[in-house]
Amino acid sequence: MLVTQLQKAQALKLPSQAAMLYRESSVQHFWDTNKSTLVDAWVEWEKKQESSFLLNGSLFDKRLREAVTQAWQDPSKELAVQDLLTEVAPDVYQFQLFNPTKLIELRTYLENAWNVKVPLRPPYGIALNRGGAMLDKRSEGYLAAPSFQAFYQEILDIYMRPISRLLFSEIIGFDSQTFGFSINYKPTTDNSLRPHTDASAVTLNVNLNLPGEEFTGSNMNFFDQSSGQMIPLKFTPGSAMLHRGSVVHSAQPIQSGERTNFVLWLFGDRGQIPLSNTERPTIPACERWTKTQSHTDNYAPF
Ligand SMILES: O=C(O)CCC(=O)C(=O)O
Ligand SMILES: [Fe+2]
Repeated sequence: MLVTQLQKAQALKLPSQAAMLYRESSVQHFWDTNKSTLVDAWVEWEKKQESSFLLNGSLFDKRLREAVTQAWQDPSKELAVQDLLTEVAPDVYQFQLFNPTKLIELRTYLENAWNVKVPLRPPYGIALNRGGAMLDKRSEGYLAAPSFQAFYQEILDIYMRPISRLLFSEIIGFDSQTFGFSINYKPTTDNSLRPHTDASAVTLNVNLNLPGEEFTGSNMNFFDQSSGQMIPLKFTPGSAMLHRGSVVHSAQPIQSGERTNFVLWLFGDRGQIPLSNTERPTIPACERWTKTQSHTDNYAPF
């Protein structure tokens, strides 16, 4: 009987959580050996999906989408984008990235992807082996479904990079490469994250909770160097926090409910990030709203 790549992928036995957490060599071997089967399986899976779960531009907040579209056409209009971003802690900005009422489409898509039982690699390496999946094609066991990949790339290339350049111009030259993963906190599993910095030039953290999908606890804390205090911030559905990777941050324990987020990084070739004391240069708007020329390398931080 002919076995499809999807069936083959579904029959694979994922290495144990412990083996993944301790990065046993068998784990690397698992992802290396099955790489093309997994990519083929995701293509096959997506072909079978209902077209109603198409991921497209309508997922983005309407005001942001319009302002960003305008800025791509005419960079001198980028102030309309800036007006939608609020500095909530030093070098930390909050804004509405996704339309909360449309998030159900993305979540349903992701739910279907989890349920199909094609192995996905969880994001080990920061602290815990948290629920979630690698999203970037440079990562083993990533969510390789083509329409998801196009959507993921749109978030990074159309929204995240120019907005990051608008707020933190010193990252230009350190923003050619991408990285991403999803995370999920529950009181009973992974529920918090100790203070750390990210190995990124800039990090976009976006909440995917649906309206009414409440949680308590799980504030993000960002360190304010001038006061020496942590500033607590709460995610609402579809809201994003964009911060320099160098800002110390943590996630407080979740008390009830669940929190699901995408965490996306930009950094330079081979993982380079700006020196911590780099000045923020003034640059013309047209240098932000431009496609990067650089090729993608395969460097993945974890
Ligand atoms: O959303 C969060 O809890 C923050 C996650 C985070 O900082 C990280 O994964 O590096
Ligand atoms: Fe982080």
